[in-house]
Amino acid sequence: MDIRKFIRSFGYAAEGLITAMREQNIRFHYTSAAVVWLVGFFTGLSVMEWMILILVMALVIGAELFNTAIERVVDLASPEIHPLAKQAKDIAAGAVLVFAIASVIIGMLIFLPKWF
Ligand SMILES: Nc1ncnc2c1ncn2[C@@H]1O[C@H](COP(=O)(O)OP(=O)(O)OP(=O)(O)O)[C@@H](O)[C@H]1O
Repeated sequence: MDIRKFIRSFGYAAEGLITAMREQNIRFHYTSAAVVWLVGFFTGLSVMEWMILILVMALVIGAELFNTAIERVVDLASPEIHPLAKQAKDIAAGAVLVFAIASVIIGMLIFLPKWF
């Protein structure tokens, strides 16, 4: 196994995360995740609840990163307006929405009984 190549690919992945930070939606998800961490810290959560929250946040951010990657590829492949380009972008955005809605519901199920 080529360790240097392996470490280099981590660098490329980090570069991707930094590049994606230019997207307003990604910044929104990063900020939301930070807020949830803070609220979770002050609310007091069990290990299982933390595990669920971390998984949910990673899924939403991961989905948004895939969405951003798909947007880039579509822009590259179809800089002109095309119905398939629209479908690809809107479906990818829809996938993020599904994860985001699920994450809000899971967050409410975890936090609301502790607050009220
Ligand atoms: N090449 C294209 N052909 C057809 N529709 C497109 C194309 N690019 C974007 N759209 C559509 O235009 C609408 C608005 O897109 P939006 O403002 O989010 O821009 P974007 O290119 O998708 O994203 P971003 O601004 O983050 O690059 C969406 O429904 C999107 O699918």
